[in-house]
Amino acid sequence: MAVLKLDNLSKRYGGTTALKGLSLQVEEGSVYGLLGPNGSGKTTTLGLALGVLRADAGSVSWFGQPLSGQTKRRVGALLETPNFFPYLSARQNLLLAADVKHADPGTVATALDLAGLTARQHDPFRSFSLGMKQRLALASTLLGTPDVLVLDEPTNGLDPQGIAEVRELIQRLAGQGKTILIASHLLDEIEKVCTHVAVLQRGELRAAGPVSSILASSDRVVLRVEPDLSPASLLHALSQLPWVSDVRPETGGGHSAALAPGHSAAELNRALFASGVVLAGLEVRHRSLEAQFLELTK
Ligand SMILES: Nc1ncnc2c1ncn2[C@@H]1O[C@H](COP(=O)(O)OP(=O)(O)OP(=O)(O)O)[C@@H](O)[C@H]1O
Repeated sequence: MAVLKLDNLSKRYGGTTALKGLSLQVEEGSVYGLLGPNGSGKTTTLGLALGVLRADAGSVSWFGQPLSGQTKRRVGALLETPNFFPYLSARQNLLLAADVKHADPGTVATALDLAGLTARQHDPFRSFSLGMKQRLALASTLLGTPDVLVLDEPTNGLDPQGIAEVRELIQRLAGQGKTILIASHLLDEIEKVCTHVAVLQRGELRAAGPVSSILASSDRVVLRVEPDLSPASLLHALSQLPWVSDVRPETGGGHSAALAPGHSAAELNRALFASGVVLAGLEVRHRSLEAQFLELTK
């Protein structure tokens, strides 16, 4: 079931186009990453999804319905750092937050527990580490037991310890079946915590799908046949292999192709040989995740 559906969303701020015809769908139980460099439209997308901003065109639906007070209650959001009171305890701060949100105060204890803060609940907020402060911010999104969490750059400004704590918490929440939408400019973060990703660049969607297929560290191979042979038989043989894609001529001669994860260059060599194509050269190019991300957003 689609928890969130964005259909052809566009948004301009004066002369700046922040989002151009963005469509995407977040399925129940997924951890969906919105990945893109600064200014690519991630925060705008979250703002439109949550109804904090108004779209110039397009539509948003949650649980198959337009955004309403009722659908909003099923979504916990962390768009900017909440203002907690430094001298109040974690628990007192969450009780206040529950009051402001009209959320059941009975959900405070569970939120503290999920965030791993039960043992420190009576300590003042000011005594917390950066990671604990952010975990408390995440706990406040859990008040009222929403089905979905929307988080904008949840590890921004944290030290490495805090980053690790917050990522672990996000994974724990995902393990509990929450659907989570996260905006981040960190490839590493998306790769570590997300099941799905949409790559945004200058307000446009560049790619979307399961992290394993969009950001898979798949290899490319460069293939050469003897110069006096036509590449037609090679191209034909490649087209017959479902695990080979994106065949392109190389500037230095020969062709390159992408191998689906789990398939090797040796396997390709054998398959081509079996179909009568003898290679004069076969070279593997390992592509890093960064290289793929840069390629997507270049
Ligand atoms: N209130 C605003 N007024 C004018 N321009 C804006 C406003 N908010 C965002 N923009 C512009 O819209 C574009 C998209 O911004 P947005 O904040 O959605 O991107 P982002 O990917 O979340 O980046 P960042 O991580 O830096 O927040 C940028 O060019 C930004 O400068």
